[in-house]
Amino acid sequence: MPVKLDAQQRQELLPSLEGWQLVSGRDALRKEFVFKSFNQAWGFMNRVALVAEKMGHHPEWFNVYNKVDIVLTTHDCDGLSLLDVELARKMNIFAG
Ligand SMILES: C[C@H](O)[C@H](O)[C@H]1CNC2=NC(N)=NC(=O)C2=N1
Repeated sequence: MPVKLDAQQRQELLPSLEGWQLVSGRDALRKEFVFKSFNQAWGFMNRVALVAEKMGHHPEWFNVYNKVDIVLTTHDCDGLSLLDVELARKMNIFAG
């Protein structure tokens, strides 16, 4: 079972996640990725889907054309866990 990030982990880990912001009123992270085309956005979503399934950890996301709006949180602990940090890092790498 995943564990919620403690204060020290939040201080150390969250600032290193480029472009990810805390959501107000919810223990979650959000980032909007903007690509050059729908094809690029879809390719990114495909890659993310494969690792998310492997991790057993899935994003909340919304796609319109070249944009993918993503919220990460861990439903099993009702807040942010290391799984969200790991998935956010992978997404940043995939997006280039
Ligand atoms: C059994 C299964 O692994 C769990 O329900 C997983 C699935 N994907 C998940 N994704 C997210 N974001 N949070 C979870 O707590 C979660 N739990």
